[in-house]
Amino acid sequence: MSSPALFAAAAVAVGAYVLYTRSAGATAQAETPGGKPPFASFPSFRTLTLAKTENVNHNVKHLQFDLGEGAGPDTTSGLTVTSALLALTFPGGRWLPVLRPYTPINDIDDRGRLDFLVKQYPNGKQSSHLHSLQPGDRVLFFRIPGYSWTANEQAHVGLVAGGQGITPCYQLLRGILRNGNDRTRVTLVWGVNTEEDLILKDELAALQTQYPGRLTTQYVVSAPSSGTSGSAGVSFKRGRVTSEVLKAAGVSTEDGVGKVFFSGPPAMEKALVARDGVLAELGFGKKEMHKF
Ligand SMILES: Cc1cc2nc3c(=O)[nH]c(=O)nc-3n(C[C@H](O)[C@H](O)[C@H](O)COP(=O)(O)OP(=O)(O)OC[C@H]3O[C@@H](n4cnc5c(N)ncnc54)[C@H](O)[C@@H]3O)c2cc1C
Repeated sequence: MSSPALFAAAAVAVGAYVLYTRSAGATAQAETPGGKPPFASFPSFRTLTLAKTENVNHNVKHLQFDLGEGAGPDTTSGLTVTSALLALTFPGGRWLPVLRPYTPINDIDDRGRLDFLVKQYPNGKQSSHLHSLQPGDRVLFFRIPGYSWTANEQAHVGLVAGGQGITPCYQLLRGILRNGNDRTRVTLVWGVNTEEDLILKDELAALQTQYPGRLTTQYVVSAPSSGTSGSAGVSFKRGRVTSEVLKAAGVSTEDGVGKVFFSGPPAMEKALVARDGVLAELGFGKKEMHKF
C-alpha cells in the first residue's frame, strides 16, 4: 500500500477507534462485539492475544494470535484476500503509537487464529517490539483495505516479491489456488538475500504439487551462502530481479500476464514499479500494476 493511502487508512482506523472508545459503554479493551468474524468490516479493530511464537530463521518469527474473546475456535477472521492489519503498539512505553501493516498468511477460512511472519529490521521499532512479545501479550490490530481480488479477473498474474514482501503475494496466490472457481495462473518471482530468506519455499512447493500447472516460481538470490543453485535443496537464479529475469520467468505482457502485483523494499520498488521502471519496460501500464 502506498504511504499516503496507508496514512489515510491509519487515520480512519485510529479515528474510528477513538470514537468507539469514547462512546458509552466502551471498555478499556475495545473489542468488536459478539462472536462474529472480528475483521469483517472496514474499519474494524481488535486486541489479539499472542498464542505462540517461533523462530523461522535468523530474523523472521512466526507469531500466532488467538482471534480473541467473543470469537470461538470456529470463528474466521472476516478478512478477505488480500487484506492486511495495522498493528498499533507503544514500544518501550512511547507516548506516540507505532503503526505498521502486516499481512496474515492464513487462508480466509482458517478458524480461531491469525498467523504472521514478521521480519525484524535492525532498529526496527515495530518489528523489534513484535519479536519481543511472549505468549499472553496483547496487540491492537486494525483492518486496512487491501486489493480486492475477484476470481478469474485475469487469466495469468505475475507476483513480484522482495524479501519479506512475500506475505501479501503468498496470501493472494493461496487465495487464487484454493478457490475451486478460480482458474488464474500465477507466476511468482521472489528476490531474497540468501537461501535462508526463502521462508515459504516448502509451502510453495506443496502448492505446486497440489495445483499442477497453476503456479510457477522463480527464486532469485543475491548473496547465496551455498554458492550454487540446488545445493541447498532449492533452485534459484543468482543476482537480482531484473528485466531479463522477469522476462525469462514469463512475467511480461507477451506471456499473457494481465496484471503484476509487487511487494518489496523501497529500492526494489523504485527499480521495478517507477514510471520508467522495469515493469513499464515490460509493457505494464499503471493499471496493470498493483503495489501492496
Ligand atoms: C501492505 C504491507 C504488508 C506488510 N506485511 C508484512 C508482513 O507480513 N511481515 C513483515 O515482516 N513485514 C510486513 N510489512 C512491513 C512492515 O509493515 C514494516 O515496514 C516492517 O516491520 C518494519 O517496521 P519497523 O517499525 O520495525 O521498522 P522502522 O522503525 O520503520 O525502520 C527501521 C529500519 O528498517 C528499514 N526498513 C523498514 N521497513 C523495511 C522494509 N520493508 N524493507 C527494507 N528495510 C526496511 C528502515 O529503512 C529503517 O532503516 C508490510 C508492509 C506493507 C506495506
